[in-house]
Amino acid sequence: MAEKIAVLGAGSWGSVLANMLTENGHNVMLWSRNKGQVEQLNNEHLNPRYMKDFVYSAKLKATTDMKAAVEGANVVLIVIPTKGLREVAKKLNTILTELHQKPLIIHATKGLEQNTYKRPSEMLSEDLSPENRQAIVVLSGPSHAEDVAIKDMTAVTAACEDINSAKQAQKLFSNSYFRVYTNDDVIGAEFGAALKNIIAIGAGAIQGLGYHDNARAALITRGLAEIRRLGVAFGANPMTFIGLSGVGDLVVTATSKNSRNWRAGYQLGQGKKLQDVIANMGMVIEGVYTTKAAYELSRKRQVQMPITEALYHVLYEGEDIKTAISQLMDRDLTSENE
Ligand SMILES: NC(=O)C1=CN([C@@H]2O[C@H](COP(=O)(O)OP(=O)(O)OC[C@H]3O[C@@H](n4cnc5c(N)ncnc54)[C@H](O)[C@@H]3O)[C@@H](O)[C@H]2O)C=CC1
Ligand SMILES: O=C(CO)COP(=O)(O)O
Repeated sequence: MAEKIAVLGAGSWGSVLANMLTENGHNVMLWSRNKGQVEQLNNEHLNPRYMKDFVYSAKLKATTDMKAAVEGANVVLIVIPTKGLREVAKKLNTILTELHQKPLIIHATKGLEQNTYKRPSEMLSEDLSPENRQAIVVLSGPSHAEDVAIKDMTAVTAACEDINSAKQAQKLFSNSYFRVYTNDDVIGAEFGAALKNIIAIGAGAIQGLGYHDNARAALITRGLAEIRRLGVAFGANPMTFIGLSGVGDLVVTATSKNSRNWRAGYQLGQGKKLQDVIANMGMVIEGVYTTKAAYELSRKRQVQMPITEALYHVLYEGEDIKTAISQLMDRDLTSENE
């Protein structure tokens, strides 16, 4: 059944998901705060800053007016970086109150909030009143926008404690090249999504330094161990970390040149300065901020996250990457399952 869907956020992921939902037969309105971007999407069906050379469906409509995008929508998909999520959620809440609407909320944000360490669904449940929304579903998994745009085979997870809402999201997005599974473990899905970006920066950095396959495999595997450790400490199901939103997303992000986090790490490994890397990316590098949040959270909760800690020292205290790697390798020898 065709649904009316508002998509908030027209960066690489939001715009490609909006396009896919349009091609799935839904009536989609894409919201962006940027007037020039909206005009170019509506008139030329292009969004070159985020998706160079990709031509969007002529049926996809964009607007800078959030109220117009949301009016009549029974589903709102939020694809805003963690940093801007509360601002957008608060605005959405006011609009939903005015419109007396109660849509299903789906989000695809991957990060943890600075200082509070909250997951995106926790932020949304605080800023969107219960009378203005149905359940909150997390859409997560190995899914670079660039691959979805060219209709490459992709599988992701729709996670929600209310399994019927997860199934509703599953139906909206699934098609011949985009397969959606359901999961009821929101905590695991969101920790997997946020923390894999840290390991992806590390994987890029070791490749930028000239290390090879063994090093990358070691980093990914031990990275997964510490992602799982933190997630489980907060109540996640350990099985989620061997699923799409865990190892699946970790593998794609830590091995792909399409990943903004991997690319940032690679440039750091080649000796570029963090501020220059951020300034030149032009898109969000969530892992830079998640590294700080996860490092602080792991210390508070007394969970060992040696790779995250090493990257924190590199990104926030100016430690040399090679020194950080030596320190990681020189730690006391231990059991794999500790
Ligand atoms: N790019 C990808 O392939 C994927 C990205 N994600 C996640 O989706 C989220 C968004 O990522 P991208 O689309 O890649 O980011 P992006 O950097 O390409 O675009 C972000 C968009 O959000 C808008 N925005 C940021 N702050 C805002 C605010 N306060 N108010 C209004 N608009 C605001 C920007 O103007 C921009 O249009 C991130 O959490 C990312 O980790 C998840 C899966 C895949
Ligand atoms: O989450 C992603 C793919 O699943 C996108 O990762 P990047 O933000 O590193 O590009």
